[in-house]
Amino acid sequence: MRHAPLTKASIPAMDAIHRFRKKSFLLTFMFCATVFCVSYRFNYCLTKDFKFSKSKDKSTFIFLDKNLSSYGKDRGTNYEEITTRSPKPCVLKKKEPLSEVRLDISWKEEIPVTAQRSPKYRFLKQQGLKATRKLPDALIIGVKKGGTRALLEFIRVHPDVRAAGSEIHFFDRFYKKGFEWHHMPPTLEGQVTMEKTPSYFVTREVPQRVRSMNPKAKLLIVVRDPVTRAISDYTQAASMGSNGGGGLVDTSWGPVKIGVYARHLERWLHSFPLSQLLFVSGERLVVDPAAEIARVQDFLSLKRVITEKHFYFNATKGFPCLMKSEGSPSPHCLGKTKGRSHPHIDPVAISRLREFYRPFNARFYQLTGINFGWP
Ligand SMILES: Nc1ncnc2c1ncn2[C@@H]1O[C@H](COP(=O)(O)OS(=O)(=O)O)[C@@H](OP(=O)(O)O)[C@H]1O
Repeated sequence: MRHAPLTKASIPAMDAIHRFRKKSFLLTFMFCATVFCVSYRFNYCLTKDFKFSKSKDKSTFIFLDKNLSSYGKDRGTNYEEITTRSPKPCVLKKKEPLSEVRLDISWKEEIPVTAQRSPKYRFLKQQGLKATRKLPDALIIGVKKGGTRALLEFIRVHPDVRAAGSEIHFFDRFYKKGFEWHHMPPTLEGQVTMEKTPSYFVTREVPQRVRSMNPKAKLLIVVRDPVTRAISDYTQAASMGSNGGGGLVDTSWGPVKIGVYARHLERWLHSFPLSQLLFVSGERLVVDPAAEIARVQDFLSLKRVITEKHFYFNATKGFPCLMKSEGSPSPHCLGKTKGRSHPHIDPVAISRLREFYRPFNARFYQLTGINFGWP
Protein backbone atom coordinates (compact mmCIF):
# COMPACT_ATOMS: atom_id res chain seq x y z
CA MET A 1 0.00 0.00 0.00
CA ARG A 2 1.34 3.44 -1.00
CA HIS A 3 1.20 6.42 1.35
CA ALA A 4 0.06 9.90 0.13
CA PRO A 5 3.08 12.15 -0.40
CA LEU A 6 3.83 14.61 2.39
CA THR A 7 3.02 18.03 0.88
CA LYS A 8 3.04 21.64 2.29
CA ALA A 9 -0.80 21.56 2.41
CA SER A 10 -0.89 18.45 4.62
CA ILE A 11 1.33 19.98 7.38
CA PRO A 12 -1.33 22.40 8.95
CA ALA A 13 -3.85 19.53 8.92
CA MET A 14 -1.45 17.32 10.90
CA ASP A 15 -0.81 20.18 13.34
CA ALA A 16 -4.53 20.47 13.98
CA ILE A 17 -4.80 16.72 14.57
CA HIS A 18 -1.83 16.87 16.93
CA ARG A 19 -3.34 19.79 18.96
CA PHE A 20 -6.69 17.99 19.11
CA ARG A 21 -5.01 14.82 20.47
CA LYS A 22 -3.12 16.85 23.07
CA LYS A 23 -6.35 18.56 24.20
CA SER A 24 -8.34 15.34 24.44
CA PHE A 25 -5.50 13.72 26.40
CA LEU A 26 -5.53 16.64 28.86
CA LEU A 27 -9.32 16.51 29.17
CA THR A 28 -9.25 12.72 29.79
CA PHE A 29 -6.51 13.15 32.37
CA MET A 30 -8.45 15.89 34.23
CA PHE A 31 -11.62 13.81 34.15
CA CYS A 32 -9.82 10.73 35.59
CA ALA A 33 -8.15 12.83 38.30
CA THR A 34 -11.52 14.28 39.38
CA VAL A 35 -13.15 10.82 39.48
CA PHE A 36 -10.21 9.48 41.48
CA CYS A 37 -10.37 12.32 44.06
CA VAL A 38 -14.14 12.01 44.54
CA SER A 39 -14.06 8.22 44.88
CA TYR A 40 -11.02 8.29 47.18
CA ARG A 41 -12.75 10.74 49.53
CA PHE A 42 -15.90 8.63 49.51
CA ASN A 43 -14.17 5.30 50.03
CA TYR A 44 -11.85 6.68 52.67
CA CYS A 45 -14.88 7.30 54.90
CA LEU A 46 -15.93 3.70 54.46
CA THR A 47 -12.63 2.04 54.99
CA LYS A 48 -10.55 4.22 57.27
CA ASP A 49 -11.30 2.25 60.45
CA PHE A 50 -11.32 -1.31 59.24
CA LYS A 51 -8.50 -3.47 58.07
CA PHE A 52 -7.97 -7.18 57.76
CA SER A 53 -4.59 -8.62 58.40
CA LYS A 54 -3.26 -12.13 58.84
CA SER A 55 -2.33 -13.44 62.25
CA LYS A 56 0.53 -15.81 63.11
CA ASP A 57 -1.87 -18.69 62.55
CA LYS A 58 -2.21 -18.39 58.82
CA SER A 59 -5.80 -19.59 58.79
CA THR A 60 -6.97 -16.84 61.13
CA PHE A 61 -7.74 -13.27 60.28
CA ILE A 62 -7.48 -10.50 62.81
CA PHE A 63 -10.17 -7.87 62.71
CA LEU A 64 -8.53 -4.58 63.38
CA ASP A 65 -10.74 -1.70 64.30
CA LYS A 66 -8.96 1.38 65.57
CA ASN A 67 -12.12 2.51 67.31
CA LEU A 68 -12.44 -0.74 69.23
CA SER A 69 -8.84 -1.31 70.05
CA SER A 70 -9.48 -4.93 70.92
CA TYR A 71 -11.82 -7.85 70.69
CA GLY A 72 -11.99 -10.86 72.95
CA LYS A 73 -10.89 -14.16 71.61
CA ASP A 74 -13.63 -16.61 70.86
CA ARG A 75 -12.54 -19.97 69.65
CA GLY A 76 -15.81 -20.35 67.80
CA THR A 77 -15.05 -17.44 65.51
CA ASN A 78 -12.06 -16.20 63.61
CA TYR A 79 -11.52 -13.16 65.75
CA GLU A 80 -8.46 -12.85 67.91
CA GLU A 81 -7.68 -10.47 70.67
CA ILE A 82 -5.60 -7.55 69.48
CA THR A 83 -4.65 -4.19 70.85
CA THR A 84 -4.16 -1.17 68.68
CA ARG A 85 -2.29 2.02 69.40
CA SER A 86 -4.70 4.91 69.55
CA PRO A 87 -8.30 4.08 70.33
CA LYS A 88 -10.57 6.82 69.02
CA PRO A 89 -13.97 7.15 70.67
CA CYS A 90 -17.07 7.16 68.45
CA VAL A 91 -19.20 10.27 68.36
CA LEU A 92 -21.37 10.21 71.45
CA LYS A 93 -24.31 12.38 72.31
CA LYS A 94 -23.22 14.13 75.48
CA LYS A 95 -24.81 14.00 78.94
CA GLU A 96 -27.48 11.39 78.32
CA PRO A 97 -28.14 8.61 80.86
CA LEU A 98 -25.77 5.77 80.05
CA SER A 99 -28.46 3.25 79.24
CA GLU A 100 -29.82 5.60 76.59
CA VAL A 101 -26.53 6.55 75.04
CA ARG A 102 -26.96 6.12 71.31
CA LEU A 103 -24.26 6.66 68.79
CA ASP A 104 -25.59 8.44 65.75
CA ILE A 105 -24.11 7.08 62.62
CA SER A 106 -24.88 7.46 58.98
CA TRP A 107 -24.71 4.58 56.56
CA LYS A 108 -21.78 5.77 54.55
CA GLU A 109 -19.56 6.95 57.31
CA GLU A 110 -19.58 4.50 60.16
CA ILE A 111 -21.10 1.14 59.38
CA PRO A 112 -18.39 -1.36 58.54
CA VAL A 113 -18.43 -2.70 55.03
CA THR A 114 -18.88 -6.26 56.40
CA ALA A 115 -21.99 -5.21 58.33
CA GLN A 116 -23.44 -3.53 55.25
CA ARG A 117 -23.26 -6.85 53.40
CA SER A 118 -25.55 -8.56 55.91
CA PRO A 119 -29.11 -9.19 54.63
CA LYS A 120 -30.57 -7.28 57.59
CA TYR A 121 -28.61 -4.19 56.55
CA ARG A 122 -29.41 -4.43 52.89
CA PHE A 123 -33.05 -4.55 53.92
CA LEU A 124 -32.73 -1.54 56.22
CA LYS A 125 -30.95 0.44 53.55
CA GLN A 126 -33.63 -0.35 51.01
CA GLN A 127 -36.21 0.90 53.48
CA GLY A 128 -34.23 4.10 53.94
CA LEU A 129 -34.00 3.42 57.69
CA LYS A 130 -31.27 4.79 59.89
CA ALA A 131 -29.54 2.60 62.45
CA THR A 132 -27.81 3.83 65.58
CA ARG A 133 -25.28 2.37 67.97
CA LYS A 134 -26.25 1.87 71.60
CA LEU A 135 -25.09 -0.03 74.63
CA PRO A 136 -26.44 -3.58 75.05
CA ASP A 137 -29.94 -4.19 76.41
CA ALA A 138 -29.18 -7.85 77.08
CA LEU A 139 -26.03 -9.81 77.86
CA ILE A 140 -25.22 -13.49 77.71
CA ILE A 141 -22.96 -13.51 80.75
CA GLY A 142 -22.07 -17.19 80.95
CA VAL A 143 -21.28 -19.80 81.72
CA LYS A 144 -18.16 -20.69 79.82
CA LYS A 145 -18.69 -24.00 77.96
CA GLY A 146 -22.37 -23.94 78.84
CA GLY A 147 -23.56 -23.47 75.25
CA THR A 148 -23.29 -19.67 75.04
CA ARG A 149 -22.26 -19.66 71.38
CA ALA A 150 -25.23 -21.84 70.43
CA LEU A 151 -27.59 -19.50 72.28
CA LEU A 152 -26.16 -16.42 70.60
CA GLU A 153 -26.21 -17.94 67.11
CA PHE A 154 -29.78 -19.13 67.58
CA ILE A 155 -31.25 -15.94 69.01
CA ARG A 156 -29.55 -13.63 66.55
CA VAL A 157 -31.57 -15.22 63.74
CA HIS A 158 -34.45 -13.16 65.13
CA PRO A 159 -35.00 -10.04 63.01
CA ASP A 160 -35.32 -7.88 66.13
CA VAL A 161 -31.99 -8.92 67.62
CA ARG A 162 -28.67 -7.32 66.85
CA ALA A 163 -25.67 -9.02 68.42
CA ALA A 164 -21.93 -8.66 68.37
CA GLY A 165 -20.45 -11.80 66.82
CA SER A 166 -17.27 -11.91 68.87
CA GLU A 167 -16.80 -11.76 72.62
CA ILE A 168 -16.48 -8.11 73.55
CA HIS A 169 -14.96 -8.48 77.07
CA PHE A 170 -15.85 -4.89 77.80
CA PHE A 171 -16.97 -5.33 81.41
CA ASP A 172 -14.06 -7.54 82.47
CA ARG A 173 -11.04 -6.47 80.41
CA PHE A 174 -11.67 -3.14 78.77
CA TYR A 175 -13.94 -1.34 81.20
CA LYS A 176 -11.37 1.36 81.82
CA LYS A 177 -11.66 2.44 78.21
CA GLY A 178 -15.10 3.84 79.03
CA PHE A 179 -18.60 3.25 77.70
CA GLU A 180 -17.78 5.03 74.48
CA TRP A 181 -15.48 2.13 73.66
CA HIS A 182 -18.18 -0.50 74.08
CA HIS A 183 -18.83 -1.37 70.50
CA MET A 184 -22.14 -2.86 69.47
CA PRO A 185 -23.54 -3.36 65.99
CA PRO A 186 -25.88 -0.66 64.66
CA THR A 187 -29.43 -1.19 65.85
CA LEU A 188 -32.85 0.07 64.85
CA GLU A 189 -35.38 1.45 67.27
CA GLY A 190 -37.12 -1.51 68.94
CA GLN A 191 -34.35 -4.02 68.24
CA VAL A 192 -32.61 -5.74 71.14
CA THR A 193 -28.85 -5.22 71.22
CA MET A 194 -26.86 -8.11 72.68
CA GLU A 195 -23.39 -9.35 73.36
CA LYS A 196 -22.03 -12.54 74.91
CA THR A 197 -18.93 -12.84 77.04
CA PRO A 198 -19.02 -15.94 79.29
CA SER A 199 -16.29 -14.70 81.63
CA TYR A 200 -18.63 -11.97 82.92
CA PHE A 201 -20.43 -14.48 85.14
CA VAL A 202 -17.34 -15.26 87.20
CA THR A 203 -15.63 -11.88 87.25
CA ARG A 204 -16.09 -10.17 90.59
CA GLU A 205 -16.38 -6.56 89.39
CA VAL A 206 -18.70 -7.18 86.47
CA PRO A 207 -22.19 -7.19 88.11
CA GLN A 208 -21.75 -3.68 89.51
CA ARG A 209 -20.30 -2.42 86.25
CA VAL A 210 -23.19 -3.80 84.22
CA ARG A 211 -25.59 -2.24 86.69
CA SER A 212 -23.99 1.15 86.28
CA MET A 213 -24.43 0.83 82.51
CA ASN A 214 -28.06 -0.22 82.72
CA PRO A 215 -29.83 -1.35 85.90
CA LYS A 216 -32.60 -2.74 83.67
CA ALA A 217 -30.24 -4.92 81.61
CA LYS A 218 -31.50 -8.44 80.91
CA LEU A 219 -29.02 -11.16 81.73
CA LEU A 220 -28.92 -14.63 80.22
CA ILE A 221 -26.96 -17.49 81.73
CA VAL A 222 -26.60 -20.85 80.03
CA VAL A 223 -25.93 -23.45 82.68
CA ARG A 224 -24.85 -27.03 82.19
CA ASP A 225 -24.07 -29.88 84.61
CA PRO A 226 -20.90 -28.49 86.21
CA VAL A 227 -19.13 -31.85 85.88
CA THR A 228 -19.62 -32.01 82.09
CA ARG A 229 -18.85 -28.31 81.92
CA ALA A 230 -15.54 -28.86 83.71
CA ILE A 231 -14.69 -31.77 81.39
CA SER A 232 -15.51 -29.57 78.39
CA ASP A 233 -13.19 -26.88 79.75
CA TYR A 234 -10.54 -29.51 80.43
CA THR A 235 -10.90 -30.79 76.83
CA GLN A 236 -10.34 -27.29 75.52
CA ALA A 237 -7.35 -26.70 77.80
CA ALA A 238 -5.86 -30.06 76.74
CA SER A 239 -6.37 -29.21 73.06
CA MET A 240 -4.38 -26.05 73.67
CA GLY A 241 -1.49 -27.92 75.25
CA SER A 242 -2.29 -27.32 78.94
CA ASN A 243 -2.61 -30.40 81.15
CA GLY A 244 -5.30 -28.70 83.25
CA GLY A 245 -5.70 -30.40 86.58
CA GLY A 246 -3.30 -33.16 85.52
CA GLY A 247 -6.09 -35.74 85.74
CA LEU A 248 -6.57 -35.04 89.47
CA VAL A 249 -9.59 -33.33 90.94
CA ASP A 250 -8.13 -30.01 91.92
CA THR A 251 -10.95 -27.87 93.27
CA SER A 252 -8.79 -24.78 93.23
CA TRP A 253 -8.26 -25.12 89.49
CA GLY A 254 -10.07 -22.24 87.71
CA PRO A 255 -12.25 -24.39 85.44
CA VAL A 256 -13.51 -26.35 88.45
CA LYS A 257 -14.33 -23.15 90.34
CA ILE A 258 -16.43 -21.84 87.42
CA GLY A 259 -18.92 -24.65 88.12
CA VAL A 260 -19.67 -23.38 91.62
CA TYR A 261 -22.58 -21.48 90.09
CA ALA A 262 -24.25 -20.58 93.40
CA ARG A 263 -21.30 -18.48 94.57
CA HIS A 264 -21.13 -16.49 91.35
CA LEU A 265 -24.88 -16.07 91.23
CA GLU A 266 -24.99 -14.70 94.77
CA ARG A 267 -22.72 -11.88 93.64
CA TRP A 268 -25.00 -11.06 90.70
CA LEU A 269 -28.02 -11.07 92.97
CA HIS A 270 -26.48 -8.21 94.97
CA SER A 271 -26.76 -6.08 91.85
CA PHE A 272 -29.78 -7.43 89.97
CA PRO A 273 -33.15 -8.90 90.95
CA LEU A 274 -33.72 -12.54 89.98
CA SER A 275 -36.45 -11.42 87.55
CA GLN A 276 -33.79 -9.85 85.32
CA LEU A 277 -31.91 -13.13 84.99
CA LEU A 278 -32.87 -16.00 82.70
CA PHE A 279 -31.32 -19.42 83.19
CA VAL A 280 -31.09 -21.37 79.98
CA SER A 281 -30.47 -25.10 80.30
CA GLY A 282 -27.41 -26.08 78.28
CA GLU A 283 -28.72 -29.66 78.14
CA ARG A 284 -32.14 -28.62 76.80
CA LEU A 285 -30.53 -26.30 74.31
CA VAL A 286 -29.10 -29.43 72.69
CA VAL A 287 -32.14 -31.70 73.07
CA ASP A 288 -34.89 -29.16 72.33
CA PRO A 289 -33.41 -25.86 71.14
CA ALA A 290 -36.76 -24.46 69.96
CA ALA A 291 -38.28 -24.75 73.46
CA GLU A 292 -35.33 -22.99 75.11
CA ILE A 293 -35.29 -20.27 72.46
CA ALA A 294 -39.03 -19.75 72.99
CA ARG A 295 -38.27 -18.96 76.66
CA VAL A 296 -35.50 -16.61 75.61
CA GLN A 297 -37.77 -14.76 73.16
CA ASP A 298 -40.40 -14.32 75.87
CA PHE A 299 -37.81 -13.06 78.34
CA LEU A 300 -36.54 -10.50 75.84
CA SER A 301 -40.15 -9.48 75.02
CA LEU A 302 -39.68 -10.59 71.44
CA LYS A 303 -42.28 -12.11 69.17
CA ARG A 304 -41.84 -15.91 68.97
CA VAL A 305 -40.36 -15.95 65.51
CA ILE A 306 -37.76 -18.70 66.01
CA THR A 307 -39.47 -22.07 66.16
CA GLU A 308 -38.62 -25.72 65.59
CA LYS A 309 -38.72 -25.01 61.83
CA HIS A 310 -35.45 -23.15 62.23
CA PHE A 311 -33.54 -26.23 63.45
CA TYR A 312 -32.51 -29.61 62.17
CA PHE A 313 -30.43 -32.31 63.80
CA ASN A 314 -27.11 -32.84 62.06
CA ALA A 315 -26.21 -36.49 62.63
CA THR A 316 -22.56 -36.00 61.65
CA LYS A 317 -22.11 -33.20 64.16
CA GLY A 318 -24.39 -34.82 66.71
CA PHE A 319 -25.96 -31.46 67.52
CA PRO A 320 -28.83 -29.30 66.35
CA CYS A 321 -27.93 -26.85 63.62
CA LEU A 322 -29.73 -23.90 62.05
CA MET A 323 -31.60 -24.23 58.75
CA LYS A 324 -30.20 -20.77 58.00
CA SER A 325 -28.11 -18.35 60.02
CA GLU A 326 -28.23 -14.57 60.37
CA GLY A 327 -25.67 -14.07 57.63
CA SER A 328 -26.52 -16.85 55.20
CA PRO A 329 -29.59 -18.65 53.83
CA SER A 330 -27.85 -22.06 53.90
CA PRO A 331 -27.75 -24.54 56.83
CA HIS A 332 -25.31 -23.62 59.55
CA CYS A 333 -23.73 -25.68 62.35
CA LEU A 334 -21.41 -24.30 65.00
CA GLY A 335 -17.66 -24.55 64.40
CA LYS A 336 -15.57 -27.60 65.20
CA THR A 337 -14.48 -26.31 68.61
CA LYS A 338 -18.14 -26.61 69.68
CA GLY A 339 -19.34 -30.11 70.35
CA ARG A 340 -15.93 -31.77 70.64
CA SER A 341 -15.67 -35.35 71.84
CA HIS A 342 -14.45 -35.48 75.41
CA PRO A 343 -11.55 -37.66 76.57
CA HIS A 344 -12.10 -40.59 78.90
CA ILE A 345 -12.03 -39.41 82.51
CA ASP A 346 -11.42 -41.77 85.41
CA PRO A 347 -14.87 -42.57 86.96
CA VAL A 348 -13.34 -42.01 90.42
CA ALA A 349 -12.46 -38.43 89.45
CA ILE A 350 -15.98 -37.94 88.09
CA SER A 351 -17.64 -39.12 91.29
CA ARG A 352 -15.35 -36.90 93.37
CA LEU A 353 -16.35 -33.96 91.21
CA ARG A 354 -20.03 -34.85 91.66
CA GLU A 355 -19.60 -34.94 95.43
CA PHE A 356 -17.81 -31.63 95.35
CA TYR A 357 -20.53 -29.88 93.35
CA ARG A 358 -23.58 -31.47 95.04
CA PRO A 359 -24.08 -28.90 97.85
CA PHE A 360 -23.39 -25.98 95.51
CA ASN A 361 -25.89 -27.35 92.98
CA ALA A 362 -28.51 -27.65 95.73
CA ARG A 363 -27.91 -24.03 96.70
CA PHE A 364 -28.10 -23.00 93.05
CA TYR A 365 -31.49 -24.74 92.64
CA GLN A 366 -32.64 -22.93 95.77
CA LEU A 367 -31.50 -19.52 94.52
CA THR A 368 -32.96 -19.92 91.04
CA GLY A 369 -36.08 -21.86 92.02
CA ILE A 370 -35.23 -24.37 89.26
CA ASN A 371 -34.16 -27.98 89.74
CA PHE A 372 -31.83 -28.71 86.84
CA GLY A 373 -31.64 -32.37 87.85
CA TRP A 374 -27.87 -32.71 87.53
CA PRO A 375 -26.71 -36.09 88.87
N1 LIG B 1 -25.95 -26.75 68.65
C1 LIG B 1 -24.76 -26.93 69.22
N2 LIG B 1 -23.66 -27.20 68.47
C2 LIG B 1 -22.47 -27.38 69.08
N3 LIG B 1 -22.26 -27.29 70.40
C3 LIG B 1 -23.33 -27.02 71.17
C4 LIG B 1 -24.61 -26.83 70.63
N4 LIG B 1 -25.47 -26.58 71.64
C5 LIG B 1 -24.76 -26.63 72.76
N5 LIG B 1 -23.47 -26.89 72.49
C6 LIG B 1 -22.44 -27.01 73.51
O1 LIG B 1 -21.75 -25.78 73.60
C7 LIG B 1 -20.53 -26.09 74.26
C8 LIG B 1 -19.59 -24.93 74.12
O2 LIG B 1 -20.08 -23.93 74.98
P1 LIG B 1 -19.79 -22.39 74.75
O3 LIG B 1 -20.25 -21.99 73.39
O4 LIG B 1 -20.42 -21.67 75.88
O5 LIG B 1 -18.22 -22.34 74.83
S1 LIG B 1 -17.31 -21.05 75.07
O6 LIG B 1 -17.39 -20.72 76.48
O7 LIG B 1 -17.80 -19.98 74.21
O8 LIG B 1 -15.96 -21.50 74.70
C9 LIG B 1 -20.07 -27.35 73.58
O9 LIG B 1 -19.26 -28.04 74.50
P2 LIG B 1 -18.38 -29.30 74.08
O10 LIG B 1 -19.35 -30.39 73.70
O11 LIG B 1 -17.59 -29.66 75.27
O12 LIG B 1 -17.53 -28.87 72.92
C10 LIG B 1 -21.38 -28.06 73.23
O13 LIG B 1 -21.65 -29.16 74.05
